[in-house]
Amino acid sequence: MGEVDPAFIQDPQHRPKFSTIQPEDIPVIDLSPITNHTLSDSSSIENLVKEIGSACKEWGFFQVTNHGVPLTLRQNIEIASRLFFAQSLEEKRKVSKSENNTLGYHDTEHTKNIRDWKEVFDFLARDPTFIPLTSDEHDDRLTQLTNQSPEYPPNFRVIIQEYIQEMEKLCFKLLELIALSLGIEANRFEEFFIKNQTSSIRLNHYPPCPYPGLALGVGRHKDPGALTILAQDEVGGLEVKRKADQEWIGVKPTLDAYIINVGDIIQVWSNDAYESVEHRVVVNSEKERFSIPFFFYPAHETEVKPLEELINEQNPSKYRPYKWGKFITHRKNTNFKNQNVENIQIYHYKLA
Ligand SMILES: O=C(O)CCC(=O)C(=O)O
Ligand SMILES: [Fe+2]
Repeated sequence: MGEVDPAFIQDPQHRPKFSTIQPEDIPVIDLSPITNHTLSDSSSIENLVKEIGSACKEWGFFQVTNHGVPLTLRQNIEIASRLFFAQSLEEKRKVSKSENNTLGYHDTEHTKNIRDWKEVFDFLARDPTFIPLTSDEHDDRLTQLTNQSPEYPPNFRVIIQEYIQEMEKLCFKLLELIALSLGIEANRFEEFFIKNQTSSIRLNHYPPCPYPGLALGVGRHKDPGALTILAQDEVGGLEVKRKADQEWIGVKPTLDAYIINVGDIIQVWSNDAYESVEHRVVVNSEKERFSIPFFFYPAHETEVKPLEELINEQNPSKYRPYKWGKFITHRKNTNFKNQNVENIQIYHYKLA
């Protein structure tokens, strides 16, 4: 990455403040009532559902502990990620994203048209995955996406696949809890993911940055999918916009916990009962940072709209329906260059 390259410079109002805001911890939720079936009774599950409901409503972000994902799998993928990024740019570019293949290594992603101070490796949960070829709603053609596998570190593909399986299991459990907290059937969301889900995992590496007051690792954004499960290392840098006062709050690294955030799709399904929350990543001049988000995305043909059970005359639908595949194709096509126009956002589907 270059020295002071203007592509990375945030507008003054979006630069990190490194200020004195007291970090208030986002909620930490103990999932043992569902991971430890023999011990749990219905009242502990009811309490858990309530906790999840208030965390989704008040924060849109929370951490989970006792989540059932084996620590060794997380350690394996964290080590693999470090080994992969420690290679020369030339090696990493052997598995570069290209015009025809959006998976693999890249370091030029833009968020809101400003370049992010990061390099990433993207990998699909389903190989192959089908998404629309173009975002034109009249164009029915699909494109097939497939994974790239680096030669180094060895077993990269197996390590990442084992980890993805655990992420999916956790997502299904969390979606059940979220459904219950909205007062609907526990398995209400399952159908959107059983066939043709478009989920993916990303390895993020944020190198030390010589001007951390001007650039961001990832600019402010909301995640477009249903849920994100994030593993962050001990360095810290993720900030969440607190709903109560719109201040940026740092998310303290917690050993072996996962950070969960509600994405735009849950916002729409719940008809705004739960909202996706803006977040960003600040970088620092000394330490590199690694993180691994898993993005839980439904099948491309999913029509996203508020659930019928949650709308009525008093609470009419707040969104026009949209096709998930078209949305994500539009996003993918606009994330890699400065376009001087805003790319697609969920509020574009909001009914007045
Ligand atoms: O690295 C992080 O902590 C968050 C990354 C993120 O928000 C994203 O990739 O969508
Ligand atoms: Fe994100």
